[in-house]
Amino acid sequence: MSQSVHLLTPSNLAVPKHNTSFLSTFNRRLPVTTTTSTTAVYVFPKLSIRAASSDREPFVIVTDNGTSSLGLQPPTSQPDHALSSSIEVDAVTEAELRENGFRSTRRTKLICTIGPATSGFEQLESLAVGGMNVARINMCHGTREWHREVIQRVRKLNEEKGYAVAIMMDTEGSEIHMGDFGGASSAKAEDDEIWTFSVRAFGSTLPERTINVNYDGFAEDVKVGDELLVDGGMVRFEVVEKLGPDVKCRCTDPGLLLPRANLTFWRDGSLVRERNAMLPTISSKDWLDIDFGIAEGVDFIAVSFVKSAEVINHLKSYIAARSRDSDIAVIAKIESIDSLKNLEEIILASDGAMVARGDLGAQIPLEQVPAAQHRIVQVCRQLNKPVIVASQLLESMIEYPTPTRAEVADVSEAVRQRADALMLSGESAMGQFPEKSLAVLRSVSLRIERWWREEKHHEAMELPGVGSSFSDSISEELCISAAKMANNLGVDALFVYTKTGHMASLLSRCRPDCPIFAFTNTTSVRRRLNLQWGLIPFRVSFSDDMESNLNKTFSLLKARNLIKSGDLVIAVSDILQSIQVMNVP
Ligand SMILES: Nc1ncnc2c1ncn2[C@@H]1O[C@H](COP(=O)(O)OP(=O)(O)O)[C@@H](O)[C@H]1O
Ligand SMILES: C=C(OP(=O)(O)O)C(=O)O
Ligand SMILES: [K+]
Ligand SMILES: [Mg+2]
Repeated sequence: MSQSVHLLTPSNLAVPKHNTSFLSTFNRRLPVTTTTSTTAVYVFPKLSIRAASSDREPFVIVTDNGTSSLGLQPPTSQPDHALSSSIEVDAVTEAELRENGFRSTRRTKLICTIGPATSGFEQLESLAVGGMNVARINMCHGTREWHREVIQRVRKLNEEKGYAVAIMMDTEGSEIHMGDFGGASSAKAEDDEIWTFSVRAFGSTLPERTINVNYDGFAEDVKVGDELLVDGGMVRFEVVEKLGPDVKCRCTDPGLLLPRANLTFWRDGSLVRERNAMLPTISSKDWLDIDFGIAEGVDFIAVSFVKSAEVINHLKSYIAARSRDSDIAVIAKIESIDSLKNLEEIILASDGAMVARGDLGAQIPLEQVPAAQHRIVQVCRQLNKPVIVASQLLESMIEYPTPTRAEVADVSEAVRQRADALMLSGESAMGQFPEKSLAVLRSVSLRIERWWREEKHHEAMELPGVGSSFSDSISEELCISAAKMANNLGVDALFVYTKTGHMASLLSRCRPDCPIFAFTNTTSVRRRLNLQWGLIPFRVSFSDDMESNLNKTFSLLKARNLIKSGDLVIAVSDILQSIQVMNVP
């Protein structure tokens, strides 16, 4: 019934199949719920499902996917290691898996920025139902208290309603930006008006037509005649006079000024980067926000305006020293000229990257942004790091209930490039149609993914070795082969059993035609895998006996109608470095 390839290397030869201390400890400590010759499924209060089979070893499976009517939490009286036979399921993906068959599940992951339009519990729940995989909080706006409440609501949603939404904290960074407007939510700058940009502290009441600038060196760095761009050109000014801390500017392109909008200044057609280029990537306020993120246990920290790999390495060692599990992934935002210059080393150092097109488009000519996006997406895939395409994907939906055709084409292009994730910013943070925006991302992703899959438009990408050891190379070759076999044989799903998530990401990197069921044994790894293309993450405590793992996974998934007898599956594992091909019994 099952055909398999096992690669026997010194490392796996050293682990006897049925006699590891891991397995025996596991056997001794984990109680198995009542067993008969068939899989038994019990529904517990608090929406919990437990399943047990007749096989010898106990088995734990906890998934990220499912319906809210079924199984979430293990009974609270059970110690953590006794999760042995429970199955946790996230409402949305299970519904998607059942409705469309799991071959058609969405491969592209979706991120929503949470702002005033979406911070309530019910609004967050609507986004979770709509397919939000990651909630992003932007520390540029709002107070820590405000963000803490959002984090707590997301956590409550996950715990009580069975979602598995991960949290990404985005740092403010220390580029130049405007301050708030002392209460007003925006201000209109008209043609030819003279506005004052000042580094003075005004308190809460700003004089009329005055803008606070956060960077002390601003008045010294600009010159009369410089062009001042708000948000990459949404509003434009020309510097006409300097008066100590005040810079008088004439509005040349009128428009709406939004609080904390980014400012760049240009001289003779080039971006001016004077002393502000020396500003730290992570400001003292950012460090406090990072401490906050670590304390709140966020899953990802996205670092704004990264210039080099050094700052990423620095942050990663800080996190490792500060947080017990050191399981916060660091995402490098590529949004400056320096980050493009040092792209490969930055991505190598990071756990993922974001194509932050908003600021990137204010630093390089707009027509260069698509090529930069293409390159960043490619480099990330080559180096096996998840990549997010962000900003203005559905900008018009901040105000209108339907996207422009051009926006749909832009989303399609990111999906076609097979980016891991797409991100909403203003559309979900302060727009009028957050749920509709998410629905557009979801339906466009599904449609384009299916179209390219069915028409076999995807070209294979040459994937270089990324690991440093021989064992890493074996894992990479196994995943490349398994994905190729999966495509050639037209299998229904790839299964991967992985402790660190690495093997799952290696499979995701191959962008196979079928979905990837990723079984891992820690919650934090499971949440992280939420960001990666094509992965359906499950939490599971598995043994190193693949035969037994598979049998029990099949039983549990069949009991939930997630797979059925006859489905063709290829299973890969980083325990035995093996590939197995089999039909679900
Ligand atoms: N926590 C928040 N509180 C208030 N407004 C927010 C918050 N987060 C986002 N916003 C609003 O949503 C807009 C878009 O969000 P985002 O793209 O993350 O920020 P930015 O525009 O500063 O790059 C922001 O300009 C701001 O008006
Ligand atoms: C995502 C971005 O960063 P932020 O929204 O924090 O400016 C961007 O600039 O595109
Ligand atoms: K930010
Ligand atoms: Mg930015």
